[in-house]
Amino acid sequence: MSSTSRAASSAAPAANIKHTHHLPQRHNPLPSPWEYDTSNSTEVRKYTKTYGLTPPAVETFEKQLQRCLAQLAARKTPIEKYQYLSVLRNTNVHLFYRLLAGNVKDICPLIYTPTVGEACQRWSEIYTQPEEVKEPALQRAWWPFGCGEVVEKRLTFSGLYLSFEDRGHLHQVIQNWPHDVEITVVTDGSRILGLGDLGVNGMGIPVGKLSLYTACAGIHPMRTLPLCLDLGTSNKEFREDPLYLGSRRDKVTAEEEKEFLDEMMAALTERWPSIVIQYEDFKNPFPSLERYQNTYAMFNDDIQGTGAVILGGFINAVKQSGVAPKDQRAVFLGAGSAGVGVAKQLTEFFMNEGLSEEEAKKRFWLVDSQGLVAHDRGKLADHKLYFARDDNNGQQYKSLEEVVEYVKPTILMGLSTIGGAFTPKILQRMAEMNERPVIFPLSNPSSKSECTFEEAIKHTNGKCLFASGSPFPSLMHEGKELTPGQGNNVYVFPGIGLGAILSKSVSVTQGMIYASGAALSKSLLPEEREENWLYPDIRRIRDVSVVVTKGVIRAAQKDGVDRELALRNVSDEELEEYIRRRMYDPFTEHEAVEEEIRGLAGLAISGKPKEAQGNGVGPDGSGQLVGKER
Ligand SMILES: NC(=O)c1ccc[n+]([C@@H]2O[C@H](COP(=O)([O-])OP(=O)(O)OC[C@H]3O[C@@H](n4cnc5c(N)ncnc54)[C@H](O)[C@@H]3O)[C@@H](O)[C@H]2O)c1
Ligand SMILES: O=C(O)C[C@H](O)C(=O)O
Ligand SMILES: [Mg+2]
Repeated sequence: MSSTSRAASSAAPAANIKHTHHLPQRHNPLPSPWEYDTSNSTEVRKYTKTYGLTPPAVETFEKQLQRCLAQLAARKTPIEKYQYLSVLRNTNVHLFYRLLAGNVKDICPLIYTPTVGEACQRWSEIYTQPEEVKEPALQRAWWPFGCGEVVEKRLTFSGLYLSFEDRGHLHQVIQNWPHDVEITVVTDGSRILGLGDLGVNGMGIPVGKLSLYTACAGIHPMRTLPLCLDLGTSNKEFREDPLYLGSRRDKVTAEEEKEFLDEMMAALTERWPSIVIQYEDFKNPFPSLERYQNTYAMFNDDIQGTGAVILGGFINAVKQSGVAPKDQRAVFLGAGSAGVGVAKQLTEFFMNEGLSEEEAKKRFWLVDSQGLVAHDRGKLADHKLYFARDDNNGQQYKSLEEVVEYVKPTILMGLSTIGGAFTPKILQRMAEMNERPVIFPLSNPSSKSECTFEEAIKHTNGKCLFASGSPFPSLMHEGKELTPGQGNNVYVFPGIGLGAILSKSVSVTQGMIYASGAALSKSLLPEEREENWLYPDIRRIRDVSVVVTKGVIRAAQKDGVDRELALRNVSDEELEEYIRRRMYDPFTEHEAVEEEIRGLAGLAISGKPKEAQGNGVGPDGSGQLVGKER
């Protein structure tokens, strides 16, 4: 059945709902291990029989965060900090997200790119065990969940593994996951960042991305499923590593992978019919995107999320460069899933700006490991055909330098996994040829970035409009502080996922993807625009995600794939308010649980310390992040 007919079959006359409190409310999932939290009141500790199991002091959130920050600072290397944060997330999830809320700029690089790259490379070495809540929680019978049901399974795991050997039984393995799921991020580990095939060590990526779903878009942590497929690995070193935790077979064939994914998609949606499925870091993701995108609520982050996030920054860069779309000339180093995804998205933008499809696509010159992608070069992979040039007059351009001389680009994008590929000479040429060259070295992690922010500024004499995939620090140039943009899909995938969940979309359409990038481009504050920023401050990511989510929901409605029909008739302001109210908030969530227990215990309501709430999410649950500085 097509996605449109699935949507239509659930259609009913849309209610004209004026008040957001009439809208469907979240079925609050089980709060995870808050019960050993040092901010719990003495009465609640006594009632839940955890009294004496934590130190006597009843702490404010602020005190807890002080300790966490000190412990984090005491860890010397990024990987030690990553490990500390993993343990914290798995033992006190609300505290972890409270910490992240007020420190997103500093902590993101530790749980996501670049540190997650090293964590994946060393996953077999640093792995400890499935993280679990302490045993007594399993026996307690007081916990009412949903309609009075007692929850027995209280374990939290880092993620679910599905192995090739499990084919034919994926449904049963999936049944082992102890929670209801709204969204999953799935990888086969075959292209982890720019680090190659890391097999099951790639689990760090779904874990990291889903942490950001929670931190940035407020999807409840217990409703997320990190999923890693063990389909073998082409990484010989790993296969021979005695500590490697996956199967030692070579990567399965494309046909075997297709059959496996067919079974997995069916099994996931059978258990959780509304699940949103994000594909991540597959070596060759094009066939599965084409195969599933109209049938399931799925998208590929590396093709589509990257396309959208670069669209968002690019719209702002084009305005600042002063060069009309028809005169833009974009050279892309890298013609893989990300390169082609971004070029396709920008083509759509150029078409919206008045160019024909043919004119728009001719603005791009893609370069891969063999040189300029041209029809007369020899056989090309299917995904490269669309952008292959036919105007190179038989000449083959092998190096990036040659292509730059030939094309005289206004834009240089890097999605090649080749660290340092934008050499000083190339950067200097870009500055000689352009008033404001657009330089986007987007490969991750930092070691694979085609150039650093410092190099780009130095060799273009501060003229470039810059965004990188991994974060770089600000720097001083001619007495002015310059802040690099981070063109990373973290600005959009949380909003794409939340938008699909809240609208109950049957599929994730191209319109929804485009809308996420377009909404992102509009999310900058006037002060950020004045500073010529291309992306908003990452510390405002929750606000940005609300804007992106709203754009995605509206696009789902326009495309007729939404099933939450009540949302069609609310105003934009009401929709924003609704999105915020549906977002998990680690401050109020914790308090709501305590209030519920107090209610059960017949205790007077409240008494929780509130003063620390300004550290992160607003006391009104607005999701407003409070940063120390802009
Ligand atoms: N910033 C972001 O949000 C973001 C999103 C997705 C991917 N990425 C990064 O982009 C990079 C590429 O990802 P992908 O999914 O497209 O990978 P991919 O493996 O599909 O593509 C890599 C491309 O680079 C080309 N390449 C390899 N060596 C080259 C060389 N020496 N010269 C020129 N081209 C060369 C390959 O031919 C291929 O076309 C990764 O580092 C990834 O981390 C960044
Ligand atoms: O993971 C990231 O930081 C972005 C992107 O999905 C990538 O594969 O590099
Ligand atoms: Mg990725």
